[in-house]
Amino acid sequence: MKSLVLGHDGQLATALRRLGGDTVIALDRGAADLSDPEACAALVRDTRADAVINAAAWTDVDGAEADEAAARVVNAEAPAAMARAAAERDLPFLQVSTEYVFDGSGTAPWRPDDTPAPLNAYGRTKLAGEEGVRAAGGRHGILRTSWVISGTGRNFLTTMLHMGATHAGLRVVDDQVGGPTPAGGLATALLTLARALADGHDSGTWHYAGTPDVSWAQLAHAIFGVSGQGVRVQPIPTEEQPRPAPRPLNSRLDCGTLERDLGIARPDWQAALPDLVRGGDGA
Ligand SMILES: NC(=O)C1=CN([C@@H]2O[C@H](COP(=O)(O)OP(=O)(O)OC[C@H]3O[C@@H](n4cnc5c(N)ncnc54)[C@H](OP(=O)(O)O)[C@@H]3O)[C@@H](O)[C@H]2O)C=CC1
Ligand SMILES: Cc1cn([C@H]2C[C@H](O)[C@@H](COP(=O)(O)OP(=O)(O)O[C@H]3O[C@@H](C)C(=O)[C@@H](O)[C@H]3O)O2)c(=O)[nH]c1=O
Repeated sequence: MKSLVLGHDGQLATALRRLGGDTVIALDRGAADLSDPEACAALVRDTRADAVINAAAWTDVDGAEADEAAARVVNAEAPAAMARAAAERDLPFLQVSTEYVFDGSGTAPWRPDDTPAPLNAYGRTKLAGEEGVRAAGGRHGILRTSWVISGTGRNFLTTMLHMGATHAGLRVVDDQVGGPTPAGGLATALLTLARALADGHDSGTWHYAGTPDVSWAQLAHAIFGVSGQGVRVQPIPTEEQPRPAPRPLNSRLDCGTLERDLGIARPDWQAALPDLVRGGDGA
């Protein structure tokens, strides 16, 4: 089975290419620019692949605050147009979404049927993307994930390793809690979900995140434990790290339905950490 993947060099697309090998046809921004939804839909209409996985997105959370309209084209209008094209061809369409669609209240892990209420522009555009994919009416899977990390690309883990090279200590927020998710595990889950949808599994929305849930400060501490950089992590509250976009405090995802429906368990990010720190994708 072949999958058309939107995205090429992001964390997830890179892992999909590595794990999928020649079953994955990955398109970079030059080949498929999500700022042009109709051009992307035409590529889906013409594909010879058996499923479409959208691994590209506007992921600059603070940048989306400054230009929500442009982020909305990429994160909402393009996935909706591609999902409509996939529906015309009866191809499964997989969209990756985020726990930032929730408002982060309470401490209970968010379930797929909980009511979204995004706090920031990125979350609003990603939620609109989910709604557009569902409204397209074709076979689809929406997989919400959180805190994606990989040994390459731009993410919290590579940022910590980079900053750790020049800082003896770092101040890191300790009151936002979530499940760090190795990109390789996410790619494996998506390929499994694509196969299941192609084989007739019902459409749906599922959650997939690494275990155990921790704060960003705890994650940073674990990274430096493995890297051996000896960086001191000072835990701080969110208000001491002001950013343009508000972040949810509770990013925990309840991933039970994915395990029950498809046998896909949460990945253990601590076990994956040595591979991630060495530059791998954790799968
Ligand atoms: N990163 C995270 O922590 C989380 C990510 N997600 C979701 O997971 C998915 C994968 O994200 P991830 O791999 O981590 O993200 P990355 O930031 O690593 O990669 C994003 C990719 O999207 C591409 N892209 C951005 N804008 C466009 C555009 N206009 N046209 C074509 N391609 C574009 C980028 O291309 P280029 O290389 O050219 O810049 C980049 O390759 C996304 O849907 C994201 O919303 C969900 C939860 C957490
Ligand atoms: C670099 C740094 C970050 N932080 C904090 C800021 C923030 O609250 C947290 C993580 O920083 P980031 O910039 O990686 O966070 P952010 O870009 O908000 O990460 C999010 O990305 C999008 C795409 C998602 O979908 C989410 O699941 C989530 O992973 O760590 C510190 O406290 N100290 C530091 O030195």
